[in-house]
Amino acid sequence: MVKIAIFGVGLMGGSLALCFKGKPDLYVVGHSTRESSVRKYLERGVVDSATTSLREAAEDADFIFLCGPVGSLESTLKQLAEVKLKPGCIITDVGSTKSSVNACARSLDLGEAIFIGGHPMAGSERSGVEAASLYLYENAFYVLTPNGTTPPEAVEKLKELLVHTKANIVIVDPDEHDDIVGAISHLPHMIAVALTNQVRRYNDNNELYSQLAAGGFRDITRIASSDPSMWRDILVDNRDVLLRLIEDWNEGIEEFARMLKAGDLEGIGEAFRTSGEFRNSLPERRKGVIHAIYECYVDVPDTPGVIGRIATELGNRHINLSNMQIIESREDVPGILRLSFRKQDDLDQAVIALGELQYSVHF
Ligand SMILES: NC(=O)c1ccc[n+]([C@@H]2O[C@H](COP(=O)([O-])OP(=O)(O)OC[C@H]3O[C@@H](n4cnc5c(N)ncnc54)[C@H](O)[C@@H]3O)[C@@H](O)[C@H]2O)c1
Ligand SMILES: O=C(O)C(=O)C[C@]1(C(=O)O)C=C[C@@H](O)C=C1
Repeated sequence: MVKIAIFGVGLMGGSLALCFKGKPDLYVVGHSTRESSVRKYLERGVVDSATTSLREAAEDADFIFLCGPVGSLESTLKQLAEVKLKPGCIITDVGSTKSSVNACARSLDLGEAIFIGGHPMAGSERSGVEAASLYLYENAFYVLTPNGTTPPEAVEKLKELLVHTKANIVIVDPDEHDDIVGAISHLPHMIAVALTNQVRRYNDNNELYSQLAAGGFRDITRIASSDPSMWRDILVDNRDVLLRLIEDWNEGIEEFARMLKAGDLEGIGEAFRTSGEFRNSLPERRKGVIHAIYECYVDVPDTPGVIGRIATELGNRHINLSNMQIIESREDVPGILRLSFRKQDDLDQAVIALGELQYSVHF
């Protein structure tokens, strides 16, 4: 039996646990320092067993996944260095930054255990085991950051286990990872939060701001609802990269200000053209390299029960809907419903069904 210990069974750890649990020869143990969390993991059935004892979870584990906040990783690694781990045990993490955790692991004597940094490029603004999903990692990129001293067979062993996540594994240098992920994930989170707070301040004096906020504002600010303590840790850990990126961001915004002052229609148009070209070249139906979501938009009349009817019709046809969201600008006008699916096939079938039901569908 291969024993997998998961430290911190939240959104990421719980989703990993769901991918491994019940698979032949795999046994999943969850760890939390809190008794109440251990009970929750067991009640929700995401792990085979759970414990508050770090030693009990770790000592005969073949794989250890550190799935706590970035700020907890070094301390957990140090505690693991005090335990006699199984020879060949692979310790990995899912933290959103990679340089500091790699440096910490290299500075510790982990015996015959091997550390390989990891970062699945999938997630959401939700957190906790309640948000965990068997499908979170499907089709997502999953970064591993071994270094020159990591035995290649250990990387292969971890990759073999991660097959259960259905993610695409990519090997990236830790510093390069932090530069790239700083730009495509950490900076966007800061921008979303700053923008949301800017509008929140205007809204304090005039609630029309939030009432009129439609698709554009909602799309760009979804991640402003992310977990504050998780993001504090990430941003502070990647501080140097982010300070550089903020300088570049300020330059981009300054350039807009310059073009507006000069009435530079061509320059503004060119900025939208180049951004549109790049945005449209991102892998089809994926949010960046984040997670595979297949989506369509449906015009819905403002009549009672219409949303329930659409959900029921799709359910009757065994089409699996993963999410539905109403995007409306005013209460009294027809709205738009965003339907999300995990599989292309479900989306295709939904489009056919909605067409038959005379709904207008857009992408
Ligand atoms: N949420 C995302 O979109 C996302 C995506 C990729 C990677 N990550 C990374 O994954 C990790 C976990 O994020 P999540 O979204 O699953 O968060 P989460 O809040 O859902 O889960 C975190 C888990 O860690 C435990 N925990 C909290 N404080 C701890 C501590 N001091 N020591 C040990 N465990 C502790 C919590 O009890 C919980 O089980 C973070 O390092 C984050 O940077 C998150
Ligand atoms: O989709 C989201 O909500 C996320 O925030 C996921 C996201 C990101 O894309 O920024 C967040 C943090 C990660 O480390 C990786 C992925």
